[in-house]
Amino acid sequence: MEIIHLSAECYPIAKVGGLGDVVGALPKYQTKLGHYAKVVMPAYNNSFLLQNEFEVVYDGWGNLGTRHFPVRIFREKTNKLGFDLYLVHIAGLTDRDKVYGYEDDVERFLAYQIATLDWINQWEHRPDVIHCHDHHTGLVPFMTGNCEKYKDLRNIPTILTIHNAQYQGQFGWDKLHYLPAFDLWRSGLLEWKKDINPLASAIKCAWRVTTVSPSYLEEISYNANGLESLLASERGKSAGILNGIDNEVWDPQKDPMLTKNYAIRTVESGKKANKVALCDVFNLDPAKPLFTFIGRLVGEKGADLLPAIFHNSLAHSYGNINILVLGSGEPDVEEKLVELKEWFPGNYNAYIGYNETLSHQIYAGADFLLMPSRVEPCGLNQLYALRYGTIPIVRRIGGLKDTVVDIGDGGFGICHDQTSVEDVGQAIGRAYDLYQNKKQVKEILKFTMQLDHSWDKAAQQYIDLYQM
Ligand SMILES: Nc1ncnc2c1ncn2[C@@H]1O[C@H](COP(=O)(O)OP(=O)(O)O[C@H]2O[C@H](CO)[C@@H](O)[C@H](O)[C@H]2O)[C@@H](O)[C@H]1O
Repeated sequence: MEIIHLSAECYPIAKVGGLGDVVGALPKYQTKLGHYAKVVMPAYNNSFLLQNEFEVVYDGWGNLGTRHFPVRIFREKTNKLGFDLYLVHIAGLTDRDKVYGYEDDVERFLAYQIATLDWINQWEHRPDVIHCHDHHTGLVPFMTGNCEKYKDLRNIPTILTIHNAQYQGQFGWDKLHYLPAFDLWRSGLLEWKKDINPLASAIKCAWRVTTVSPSYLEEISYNANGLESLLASERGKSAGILNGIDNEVWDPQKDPMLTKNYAIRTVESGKKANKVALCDVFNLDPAKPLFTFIGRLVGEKGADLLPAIFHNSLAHSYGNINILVLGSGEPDVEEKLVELKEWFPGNYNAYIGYNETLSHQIYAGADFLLMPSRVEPCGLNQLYALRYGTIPIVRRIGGLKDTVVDIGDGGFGICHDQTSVEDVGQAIGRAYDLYQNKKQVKEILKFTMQLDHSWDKAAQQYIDLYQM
């Protein structure tokens, strides 16, 4: 099959969070299964375009209403990612330093979607499926199904994968004229709660909708930032497919970012070497258990509670634990996490910002990874932690519920029910007790490191879904 993945992120070209990881891996595994998977994404101002070999495959003009823009599409020539990569360059719109966060994000991502469809529209053949990821590509199913200009694309099946229903990309009707012409009586397909809502539109118009874990599919019927009733009514065409991880990128035996590589057999010495190096950089004591949090510092991840959770645990443990945070997000959370450094020097540290290398080093060097999420459609951090021999401490929600089993139930992680200071504090206490039992910890790590969360299975599940 020929599969076109459309996404705002794709690792290693541009990654803000888990979306990038998924779109950087799934097409590779689909290619390994014998399919022809392509990724078409915006061309940002980043080093990937400059440092790799590209050829121009399309030069044209696109429109956002009366505004014209030049479009140039580049193809990466060497297939170094294991799939075909296309970058859509729109001068003045896609070529920014960051992926998101600009006032004209609506225009930027709409121009990218229109330019991509204009290009596909003039191919001599049709792809077998267009797979859209999140709201930045959410108007594609509407446009292929309804815009006169794209009537030849009407029979191409479209799939929407919802990585996170919290973000929907809504904008006002004053921007309706940006879309290529369609019969106005169809505009209800764009609308949700009085706005044009790209995620809602994709849920209505895509041939199939997927979520990134089975539990999240259940949960969005009652918790989806306003889309609950729509998701419930479109349930018949929806499926929950659990994300995998790219075992080639996330492999403690080969990961070039680690201080020392290790396998299941050498997990104790390997993790110790990584922990010592990490503690050295962050002024922590490697003899004590190291707890960590890696991620976006936003409410859905429970990040607003982290300062209080850390303060309590550090104060109650009388200096017997270490905590290291890596993340960025809401400024007041960042500020409080930085302030804590003054309270607990030698036991606590935080790196505010995005640092891919450091994240790998922390998965390898930490003992426990905290994920007190309020919402977690799948979560990849816990899967990386399991593969690197770090015990996850997670709230029983979404994909966390589907992938982590509590030690009390014969499992390998620590689970708690609520995103609350008390629940997470208790979970840290349980982890501290577990840490004292070296034999049990070693058995757990040997078990988790051999768990198979690779993309092989899920890549095939998507293929099966495209063919249904
Ligand atoms: N400051 C930082 N420095 C370095 N690396 C950092 C970082 N902050 C985060 N990361 C990395 O970003 C990724 C985060 O992935 P997640 O799946 O946990 O979250 P996210 O909420 O972005 O994704 C959404 O999409 C994914 C994919 O479907 C779902 O798993 C998830 O539940 C959903 O919310 C991991 O690779 C993590 O290591």
